[in-house]
Amino acid sequence: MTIKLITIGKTDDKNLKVLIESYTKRLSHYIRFEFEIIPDIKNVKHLSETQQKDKEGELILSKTQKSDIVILLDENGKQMDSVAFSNYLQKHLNSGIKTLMFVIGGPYGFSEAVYKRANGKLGLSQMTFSHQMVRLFFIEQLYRGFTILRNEPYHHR
Ligand SMILES: C[S@@+](CC[C@H](N)C(=O)[O-])C[C@H]1O[C@@H](n2cnc3c(N)ncnc32)[C@H](O)[C@@H]1O
Repeated sequence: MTIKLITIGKTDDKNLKVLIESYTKRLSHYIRFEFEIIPDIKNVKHLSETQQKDKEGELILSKTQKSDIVILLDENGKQMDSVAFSNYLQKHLNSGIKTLMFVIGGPYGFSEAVYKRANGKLGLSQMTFSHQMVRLFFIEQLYRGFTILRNEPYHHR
């Protein structure tokens, strides 16, 4: 199985970038992991929030294949602790699917079309994080999840 993480917009913050790269590297020892950044939409000043979400949504949907399981990172999504998340990953590994895709929305979240396509929603907290920070938090949780599955001493229960 491949895990893909799709996000919108580059991170300019060097410290954040370094941490994301570090966890991406660690994670890739456990699973094929692809992290894709969709470039920011140009001339957003002329767009309403809904128009921006729709345009971002089209780009997100263009990255999906019919067979992908698409899970949106969303503050209203289902929340679970890290052990439950590791079991969730194992369930998908066992299911024989080719690609498990997670998506982080843009600054205003997701378009209706993206919600419609999604197979599920996952919440990290009821608090709202910036779309930049969520990348790091989520990649760390993926890494943590695999160390739990391997019984490695990263996660302390
Ligand atoms: C700034 S937030 C957008 C907030 C917007 N109010 C919304 O309706 O989604 C940008 C993206 O970060 C992600 N995000 C932010 N907080 C999150 C949380 N607590 N759990 C999961 N994802 C989160 C989501 O993918 C969201 O689309």
